[in-house]
Amino acid sequence: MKILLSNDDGYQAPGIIALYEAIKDLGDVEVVAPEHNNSAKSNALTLYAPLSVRQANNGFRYVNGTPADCVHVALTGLLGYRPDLVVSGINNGANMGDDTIYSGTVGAAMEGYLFGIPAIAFSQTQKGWAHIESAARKARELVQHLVGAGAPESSPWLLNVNIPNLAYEELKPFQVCRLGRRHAAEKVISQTSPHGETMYWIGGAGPAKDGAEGTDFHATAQGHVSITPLKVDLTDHEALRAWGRSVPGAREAAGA
Ligand SMILES: Nc1nc2c(ncn2[C@@H]2O[C@H](COP(=O)(O)O)[C@@H](O)[C@H]2O)c(=O)[nH]1
Repeated sequence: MKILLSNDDGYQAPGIIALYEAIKDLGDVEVVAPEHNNSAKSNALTLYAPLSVRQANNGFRYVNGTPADCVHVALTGLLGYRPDLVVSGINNGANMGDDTIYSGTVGAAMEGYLFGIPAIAFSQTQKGWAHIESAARKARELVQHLVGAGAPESSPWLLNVNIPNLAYEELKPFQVCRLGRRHAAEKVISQTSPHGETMYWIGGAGPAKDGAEGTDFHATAQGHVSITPLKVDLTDHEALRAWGRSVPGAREAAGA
C-alpha cells in the first residue's frame, strides 16, 4: 500500500506529523506538503512561477506552493509511481459544509481524486491541536479500514472527515453525513496603515446555518467523527430543464 500524505498547514504542522506517525506502518507513506501554511487555498495551482521541492531531515518533502501543487507535482513526476491512496491533514480547524469549497486540506485530497486516486481529507473541528493524537488515532482506524476491504466498490472516492477535539475515549463512532451550510461570512476587518491606506482582513467564517441532524455540523457537535463522501460535478442537474426552457432558442443538449 503506497500512501501520499499532504496538508495545507505546512510540512512542520503538528497535524501532519501526528497523522504520519499514526499511519506510517500501514504502508509506504511519502509526505509532500507545503513549505508554509496555505490555508484556504482550495484547489489553487501555481501556473506562473517555478516550484521547488526540498527534503527535511525527517524525510518529509516540502514545496513552495499550494496543497494542490504538492499533490499535483507528486503524482505527475516527483514520486515516479501512482500511490494507492492520498491522505490530507489533519487540518488545524474544521472543514465542514461550505468550508470544503475554500479548504486547501480538501483541495489536496481532491487533486488526488481528480487523478483517479481514492482520497481522504482529515480536519480537527477546533483550532489549536488539542487531542491531536486522538484525532490521528481515529484517522488511522479509518485509513486501516479503507485500505483493507472496507471501501465501497465505487472508486475513486473522496471523503471529507472532521474529528472533534476530544480525548479518544470521548470520541463517538463515525457518522456518515451530508455537508451542512454556513451563514455568510463575518464582515471584513479594516485597519489604517502607517501611510494612511485602508487595509482589510477577511472576517471569520459564518456560524452554521444548516446544522440539522444528518449534517457534519450536527454529528461533530454530538462528539461523532463525521464522514462525508464528496464529488466534483458542479452541474446543477435539477436546474438543467428549467434553463433549457428559459433561455431563448436554447435546447437541452443530448445527454444533459
Ligand atoms: N476567516 C475565514 N475563514 C473562512 C472563511 N470561509 C472559509 N473559511 C475557512 O477557511 C478554512 C479553509 O480550510 P483549510 O483546510 O484551507 O485550512 C476553513 O476552515 C474555513 O472555515 C471566511 O470567510 N473567513
